[in-house]
Amino acid sequence: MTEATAGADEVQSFGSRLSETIERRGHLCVGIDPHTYLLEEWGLPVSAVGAHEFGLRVVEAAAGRVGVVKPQVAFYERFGAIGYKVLEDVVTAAREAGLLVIADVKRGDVDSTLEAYGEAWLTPGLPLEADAMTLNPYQGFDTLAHTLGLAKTHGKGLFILAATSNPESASVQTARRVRGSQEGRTVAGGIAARAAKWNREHETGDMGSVGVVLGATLDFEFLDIDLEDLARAPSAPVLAPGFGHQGAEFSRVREIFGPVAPSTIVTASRGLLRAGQDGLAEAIDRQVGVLEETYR
Ligand SMILES: O=C(O)c1cc(=O)[nH]c(=O)n1[C@@H]1O[C@H](COP(=O)(O)O)[C@@H](O)[C@H]1O
Repeated sequence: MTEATAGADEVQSFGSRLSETIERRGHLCVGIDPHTYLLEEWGLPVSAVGAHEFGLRVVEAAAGRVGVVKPQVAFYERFGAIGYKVLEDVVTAAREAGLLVIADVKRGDVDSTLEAYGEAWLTPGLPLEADAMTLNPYQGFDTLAHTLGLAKTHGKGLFILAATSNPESASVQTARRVRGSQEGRTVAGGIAARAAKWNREHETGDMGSVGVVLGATLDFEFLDIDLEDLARAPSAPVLAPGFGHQGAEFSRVREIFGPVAPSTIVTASRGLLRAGQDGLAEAIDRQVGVLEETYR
C-alpha cells in the first residue's frame, strides 16, 4: 500500500516506505560506526563529542546520496548517558534529512522485556525513535511476538538476525534442529522461514516490514536459507552486512542474493568510513555507482 492509498488514520508500513526508498535511492546503507581508530583518523576526539560530530558528518554525506543509514549503538553506548544523548541527535538529524534509520541494537530477551526495547526504539515521539531496529531471536522466535505487533502498529521495521556475517556464527546458526527422529532445518533457516511466514500472514504489498539479517559472506545453500521463500511477496527485506571490510564485493550482490536481491539493503561501515570525512561523499558515490550498474 502506498501513502496515497493509506487511510487517514492508517500508518504506512515500513515495508512500503523501504520499497519506495530503494526505488528512489537504491540499495546502499551507510553504517554509522564511530570506531576509536576512525575517530582518530577523522581528527575527532575519542569521546561522545567526537562520536556526535562523526555521526552528523556521516548523515550529511549520506543525505541525498542513499536512502538508509544504520547507526551501531554500541559505539555511542560506551560513552554512557551523554553517548545516548548525542545518538538521539544523530538519529533525529538523519530522519529529518529524509533518511530511513535502522538502529543497530541487536536486542533479544524474554518477550515482555524485549517489547520494552521495542518501545524505546520504535515508538513515535520518543527520543530514540528510529524507523527499524535489529533483533536477536536466539531466545526463541516467539519471544519477538509483542515486538512484531508493536512494529506493525507504528509502521516500523524489524531486522531479525538469521545468518550473521561473523565466522563464529556457524557454531550456533548452522546447527540443525531435531524433530522426533528427523533432522530439521538449520537454526538460521528456521528463523528466516518464520520471518517470511510472518510477512505473508500480516502484511500486504510487495515488501514486508519484517526483514532478516543475512551476511553477504555466507553460503546460503549450506545454511539452508530458502531465498525463494524470502522473495515471495510480501518479500522479506534483507539487511546484508559483510560488504567492503569483511570481504564481500559490492558488484556481486545480485549473484549472492539472487531472488531476494531486489529487497536487499547493502550495508557497509568501515569500507566507506575509512575514506575519512573529506572522502566519504565520494566513496559513497562510487559504491552507489557500482550498485546501480549491478542492478541494471
Ligand atoms: O546487524 C548488523 O548490522 C550486522 C550483522 C552481521 O551479521 N554482521 C555485521 O557486521 N553487522 C553489523 O554491520 C556492521 C558491519 O561493519 P563493517 O564490517 O565495518 O562494514 C557493523 O555495525 C556490525 O555490527
